[in-house]
Amino acid sequence: MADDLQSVEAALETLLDGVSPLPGETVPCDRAAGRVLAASIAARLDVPPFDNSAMDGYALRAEDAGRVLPVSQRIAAGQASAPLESGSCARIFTGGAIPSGADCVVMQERVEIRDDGVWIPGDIPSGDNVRRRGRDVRAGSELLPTGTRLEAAALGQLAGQGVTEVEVRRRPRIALLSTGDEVISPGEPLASGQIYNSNRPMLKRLLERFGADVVHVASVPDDFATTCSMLAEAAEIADVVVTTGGVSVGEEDHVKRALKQLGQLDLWRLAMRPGKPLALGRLSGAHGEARFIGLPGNPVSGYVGAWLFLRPLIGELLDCPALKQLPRIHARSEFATRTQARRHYMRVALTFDAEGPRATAFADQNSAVLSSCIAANALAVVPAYSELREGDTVECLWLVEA
Ligand SMILES: Nc1nc2c(c(=O)[nH]1)N[C@H]1C(S)=C(S)[C@@H](COP(=O)(O)OP(=O)(O)OC[C@H]3O[C@@H](n4cnc5c(N)ncnc54)[C@H](O)[C@@H]3O)O[C@H]1N2
Ligand code: MOO
Repeated sequence: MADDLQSVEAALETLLDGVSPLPGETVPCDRAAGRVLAASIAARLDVPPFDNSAMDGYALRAEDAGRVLPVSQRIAAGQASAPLESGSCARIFTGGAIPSGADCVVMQERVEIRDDGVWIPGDIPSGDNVRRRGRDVRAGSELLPTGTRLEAAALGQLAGQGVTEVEVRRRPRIALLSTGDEVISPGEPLASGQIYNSNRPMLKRLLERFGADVVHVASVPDDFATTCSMLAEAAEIADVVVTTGGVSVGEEDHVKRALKQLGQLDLWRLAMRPGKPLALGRLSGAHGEARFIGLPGNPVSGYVGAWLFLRPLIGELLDCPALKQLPRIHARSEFATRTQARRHYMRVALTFDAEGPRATAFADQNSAVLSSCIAANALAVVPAYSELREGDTVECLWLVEA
């Protein structure tokens, strides 16, 4: 690799090597949104639990169709039904229990009410408009596999089983440290040479979207001894320690030296743009080892680094397949570019029309220009030492949380 830069693949392998899923914990279902199942869940009920009507209408035996049938009972949703008297039909409503003996439902728009009953058309097949017991879920089958992120439909399925609590992975605990004497917090007055900390809220939000918990944030001054003590403190409480800034080559970049003193630096400097000085390592903490990711200070480098490295790391800790890899999409490039030694992860807006996906790049791809991330919903991956022309196909990583 040119200039001793490491590949993104090697960095991912190093980062994920030896990472095991966090333990499970039991939480109430109404607080489980976004959490990841730590064990698969077997269905304990058939859903629906009984044969029921898909329509408002009349339940009957299909063989009785094509004549006038007296109405022998009325079944609203939520009521128990009696066996259907022979040669009769039952008034029934959507969700009502099909009476035993009946095998089909005719919708009310198709019948005629007569003095002596209801005229039913002759072409009603057996099974019509009946939602069979267990059609959605069979008791004993796997309802949700381990590693499922509990989003809307999965939460609905759990409730459909009458389940009130689930075992989910503990959320990864993240410490987020911002280095740099020039970086101050919103609310403080901005002196000459200072900038506001945009990385912190940006990364906090991304980490939360990936399913982690940011348990500690701190600002680290450009001083070696303080960097060491603050990293040590973070490693005591976090599974993953993330820093921003201070990983390049300047005299004020203390993070790598502190990491070497407190743990180990596994890998540094990647053949990617943005994010070249990214550093990976480990720190020893109270509960064993904390993983360390040193993101470069430039906001776009942090943003891209979070999608490429923090998301899969959190995916491993949560053992959630959907988080481990970003979906890949081939798109028509609406731009032209050329790369040198570093693979370029360009911020693009993916749009979809009849011709297929198109990738439009933000004009300024500098790693300090966070505006490029606002409208970007994907990263176009332009290989090192390559030329991309408008109209070429480019591989894009879709920026979805899971
Ligand atoms: N001589 C060299 N200089 C630099 C190299 C190099 O290879 N040789 N690499 C450049 C690249 S590429 C990057 S990326 C940056 C990354 O440097 P650091 O990780 O050490 O980051 P800092 O120098 O601390 O900060 C870079 C930049 O980002 C601003 N920053 C920092 N933290 C925040 C924050 N929380 N919110 C908003 N902005 C932040 C900081 O003020 C700097 O402007 O190094 C290049 N230099
Ligand atoms: O890696 Mo730096 O992020 O190119 O600016």
